Amino acid sequence: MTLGNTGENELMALFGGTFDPIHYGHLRPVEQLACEIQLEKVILLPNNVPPHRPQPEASSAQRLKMAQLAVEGNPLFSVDSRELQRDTPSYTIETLETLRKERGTEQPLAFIIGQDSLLTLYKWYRWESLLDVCHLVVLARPGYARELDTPALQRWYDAHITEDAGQLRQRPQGCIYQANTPLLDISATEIRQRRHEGRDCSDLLPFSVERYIESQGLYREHFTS
Ligand SMILES: Nc1ncnc2c1ncn2[C@@H]1O[C@H](COP(=O)(O)OP(=O)(O)OP(=O)(O)O)[C@@H](O)[C@H]1O
Ligand SMILES: O=C(O)c1ccc[n+]([C@@H]2O[C@H](COP(=O)([O-])O)[C@@H](O)[C@H]2O)c1
Repeated sequence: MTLGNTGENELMALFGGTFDPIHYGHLRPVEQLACEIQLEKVILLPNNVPPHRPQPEASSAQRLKMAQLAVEGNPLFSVDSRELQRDTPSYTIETLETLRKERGTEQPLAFIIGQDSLLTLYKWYRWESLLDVCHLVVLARPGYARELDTPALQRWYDAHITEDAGQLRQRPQGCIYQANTPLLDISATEIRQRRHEGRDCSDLLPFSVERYIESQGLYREHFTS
């Protein structure tokens, strides 16, 4: 599917992830963020070949489907499958540069990440160019410090951080905003692990996603003898 329509100076927010699987730790903080900074649309961007991590258990098509099921009937979200069309690592800067070209120089763009992603951002491909094409909005995540322990990242962060959410609309790119969203201690790792142990995880993700996982036999129980 393709991007929804956003008005010319409307803030376009994208939330990239491996989503193996998508869960409430993704959805709930972003819903709260939408209230906090008045977002009308958030575009989920499942990656194809996630950089810097073990490859997912579910296929790209299955992760896309789970993202679609998770937000079905929820007008806040749409899903963009553009990264699934490339077999090379899904580098965010490349995706955002393409979007910037499509949307022109004036459209405010924001890429949403969790605090854990911020802490390792200095490892991303051409990370220092990210703010040339978008804002970064950071969701708090339990277990991940607010302090950045890499001097280059800290300097870059200090030069771009704003507490004024209005900046995300007044400028097309270039700001970092730390959201005041609730902490949800949920990870896809925990869901996969619970499933491997034959444990219930219905409290961690939408029923439609859980049902799909069952129907596809994903994250199967690991039997030990
Ligand atoms: N509970 C959470 N709270 C805030 N941000 C989150 C949470 N879970 C994931 N994110 C953020 O969502 C984005 C996509 O995350 P991802 O799909 O890798 O999920 P994950 O739960 O971190 O997966 P895994 O456990 O497999 O590493 C990342 O930027 C990550 O920081
Ligand atoms: O561009 C990079 O080098 C890069 C490195 C790590 C992660 N990302 C992107 O960040 C988002 C969250 O990644 P992950 O691994 O936590 O699911 C997702 O859209 C990834 O494609 C991007």
